[in-house]
Amino acid sequence: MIQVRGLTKKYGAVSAVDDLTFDVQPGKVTGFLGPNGAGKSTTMRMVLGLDRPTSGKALVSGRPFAGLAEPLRVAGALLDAGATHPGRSGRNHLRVAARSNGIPLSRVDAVIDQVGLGSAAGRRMKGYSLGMRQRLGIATALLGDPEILLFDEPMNGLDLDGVRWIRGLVRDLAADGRTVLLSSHLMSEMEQTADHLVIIGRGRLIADAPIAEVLRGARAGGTVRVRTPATDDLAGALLRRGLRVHPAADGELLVEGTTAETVGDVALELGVAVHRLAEEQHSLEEVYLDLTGDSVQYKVSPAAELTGQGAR
Ligand SMILES: Nc1ncnc2c1ncn2[C@@H]1O[C@H](COP(=O)(O)OP(=O)(O)OP(=O)(O)O)[C@@H](O)[C@H]1O
Repeated sequence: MIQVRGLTKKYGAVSAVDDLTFDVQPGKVTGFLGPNGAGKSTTMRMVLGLDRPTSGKALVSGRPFAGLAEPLRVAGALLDAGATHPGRSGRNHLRVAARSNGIPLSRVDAVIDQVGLGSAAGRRMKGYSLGMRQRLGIATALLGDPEILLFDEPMNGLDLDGVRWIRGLVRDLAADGRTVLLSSHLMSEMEQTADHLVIIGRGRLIADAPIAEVLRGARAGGTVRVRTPATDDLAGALLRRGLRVHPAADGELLVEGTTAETVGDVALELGVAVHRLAEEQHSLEEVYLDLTGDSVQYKVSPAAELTGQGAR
């Protein structure tokens, strides 16, 4: 388990991380989301003892990471896949990491197999593709067979096969009972991979809940689609309730800011038949944009967006 308590990091006047408190539970994939500059990497670095908090604390398995005797056996991380010794082979890189952390060398070939690095393990890292570097970074994180894993944007730049492989790997690690914290800007991937979400914006906590709850919370004030032979009558009754109603192109009605129960009750009171009644599913992308809209730091101005001049 990872415990973050009142964690704060200031760089001069900038609060990169601002009084964050949350737990990352074992046996689940916890997605760590937030706009660019929200403080995700800084939080992960503090959890791993690479940055010192201005105040508050982060504990891994109940202890500060910096105080652990054999840290790689407790927590493994992929933060930045850039190779440090490009002239070294992947296998040698793993051997050095194993030796300096008291990990048996037999683990080196085990993790090379686990990440599918294969014969590339004997080649110099400077010839590695981005996908190979990511696999090697993940192999390093897995080397000490740790209970806790932190992956910062592991899917960045990977092709579809690589993305699917990472999805399977993190799901398996969580199914094994490990604690997995995963940051990614790929919302559709996160929707398929995470069990729980921690969402931050400008260093502060926005949401900490199971993914189903985050999506359901958004749906409570969502849009309902209804098909009835008495379109005008039902639309009139819903409007009289103060609800916003729009006709959909297929002749159905879209009712905003309500639930299927309310629309069904109005139809029942009116005595009209309902042939279809469904709450529109919101994607994680929509919910995320809604939740973080106020904390985006680098926004395209509306004028720039219209003319296609905005920075991406
Ligand atoms: N070493 C540093 N010195 C000064 N400011 C920093 C430093 N590291 C991070 N920051 C600032 O702290 C804030 C949080 O940055 P961080 O990299 O943690 O965000 P992030 O959520 O990981 O962003 P991204 O999604 O873009 O990777 C940003 O405003 C960033 O400019």
